[in-house]
Amino acid sequence: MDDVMKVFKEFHSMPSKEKLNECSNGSCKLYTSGENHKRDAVHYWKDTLTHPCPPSSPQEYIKYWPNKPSNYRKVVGKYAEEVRKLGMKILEILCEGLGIRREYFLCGGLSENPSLVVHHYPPCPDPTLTLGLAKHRDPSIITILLQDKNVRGLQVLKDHEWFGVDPIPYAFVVNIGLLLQIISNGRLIGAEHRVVTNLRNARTSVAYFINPSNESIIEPAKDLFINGSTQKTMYKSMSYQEFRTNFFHKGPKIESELHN
Ligand SMILES: O=C(O)CCC(=O)C(=O)O
Ligand SMILES: [Fe+2]
Repeated sequence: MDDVMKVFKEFHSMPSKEKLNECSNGSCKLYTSGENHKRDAVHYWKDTLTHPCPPSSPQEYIKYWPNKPSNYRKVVGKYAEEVRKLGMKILEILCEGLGIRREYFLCGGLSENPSLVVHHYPPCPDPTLTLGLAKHRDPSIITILLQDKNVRGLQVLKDHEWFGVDPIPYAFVVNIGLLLQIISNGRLIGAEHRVVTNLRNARTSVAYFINPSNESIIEPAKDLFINGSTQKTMYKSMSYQEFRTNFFHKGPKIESELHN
């Protein structure tokens, strides 16, 4: 965990030109504020590096990842492998709790398209004027988040109040994503969260999003409705591609369109 955090901090401390150079192949993205910077009316105090890390063909993708710092691919490759194992274990346990097949997320491409999202929030001269990241639920199945050990920033909304999620060294924060909210038919609800900035310290966080392949169908799991259940399906069925395109254009506003 320390090694991967060090590599990402080193990456984000390189000059912008050099960082961009490492991300010039289309598979790897580097952006300021959000992915849709040009169109977004509000901008946030962060830079983000993101790239896919599909478990079935890592070698095919690793060659598109940054090659600087020189140990990036080795350290991040190992991290992605380990965090994937943890994520799949957590999903198995959640399935058991929901009463659906343990291997549900191994089917239909539901966990085939994970990505790493590495945020860098520089110190902000006036934290009252901007956020690092606005209120949202993650557009993933689950997210496994590694926080900077020494810098606060993440907050979660509970009963209309924001609470700090202070970092616990060597612990992850696990978020239920909107896709799991749909698949569980609303039995699991994603927590709304945001990131605030601070005056003094840069903060780095590493989110591993477990995401489906584009063709995967996202809908309440059929297993929930067997055995004479009278429960109604609360969410529409759609492809992940459709969900993603919608989320890209509308952000958290799409939540109201997900219901039946
Ligand atoms: O920086 C953080 O702690 C949170 C990042 C986050 O919420 C996200 O990437 O969706
Ligand atoms: Fe998030």
